Amino acid sequence: MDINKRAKVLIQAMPYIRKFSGETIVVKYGGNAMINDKLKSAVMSDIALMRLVGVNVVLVHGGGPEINAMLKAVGKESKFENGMRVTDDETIDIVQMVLAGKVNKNLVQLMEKHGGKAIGLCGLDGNMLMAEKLVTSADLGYVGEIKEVNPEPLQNVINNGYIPIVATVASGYDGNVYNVNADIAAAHIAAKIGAKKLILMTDIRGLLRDVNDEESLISVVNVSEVPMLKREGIIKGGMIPKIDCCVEAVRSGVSRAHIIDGRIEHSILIEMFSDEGIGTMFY
Ligand SMILES: Nc1ncnc2c1ncn2[C@@H]1O[C@H](COP(=O)(O)OP(=O)(O)O)[C@@H](O)[C@H]1O
Ligand SMILES: CC(=O)N[C@@H](CCC(=O)OP(=O)(O)O)C(=O)O
Repeated sequence: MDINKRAKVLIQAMPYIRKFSGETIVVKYGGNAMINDKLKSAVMSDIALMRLVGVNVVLVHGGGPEINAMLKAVGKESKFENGMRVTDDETIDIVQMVLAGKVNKNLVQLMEKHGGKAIGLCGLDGNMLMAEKLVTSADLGYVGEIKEVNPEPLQNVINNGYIPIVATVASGYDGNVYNVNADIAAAHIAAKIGAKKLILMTDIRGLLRDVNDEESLISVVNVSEVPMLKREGIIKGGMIPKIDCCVEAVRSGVSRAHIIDGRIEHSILIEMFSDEGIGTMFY
């Protein structure tokens, strides 16, 4: 890139830095977007940069594929109902070990490597995520429905200059540990802490009019259009909970929710600090 273009990129970022500095942004990093170490490093480095320019980031992570791999290693099959993992008592132990142990601590270490100061937490720490058993037509075992978010641990960590990295196992009022979908947890956290934006990073460009055509991206959605998009059959499968999370976050006061492509290096920076935007934005 020539020197003028480089300067333009920085100048273009200025109004966005001014707008978001001092604000809180919740980023959900999905397991399918953690496809390789180079990408993971790029995401951690982007978040470290955001913190440096004064944006308070809460990073909520998934890890579905890592849980599947560990279940397979111990000879257990992964089962899902409507996108939720059927979580029996052996599985909840593995979910806790993989999310709050392996994935969370690896991301913390990687963030530190990129100069960001990070503290790893899960929903059990300081009773941050309180849940009840999710009741659906199928019995999903230890899958929780979040009833309460206690933002104090996050605020303490942020106020002390750290980036909180959150694994989404929750504490049950009944004393059990519950498994919570990471998109849903991120939306609840964003609403509770008054985040300016919720960014869901996944492994597709965004909401597509035709799921098999990456060129059919819908860039902007007013949340009132969502019921119609569902009736038309455009929103389906794994997209349904993601879109519901975006709608819920926006309706709870988060100004913008975005679904962006975690396969593109530095997609968060493009979304946050350029005129271009990327993925699908809900308002
Ligand atoms: N209209 C649509 N546009 C984009 N993706 C869609 C659409 N309908 C269904 N999907 C599916 O939703 C998936 C994303 O959800 P999911 O796999 O649960 O993501 P993650 O693991 O990142 O949480 C896409 O990979 C795609 O297969
Ligand atoms: C209840 C439920 O399904 N929980 C998820 C939690 C992890 C997650 O959401 O990870 P991704 O974002 O990578 O899909 C699971 O067990 O896979």
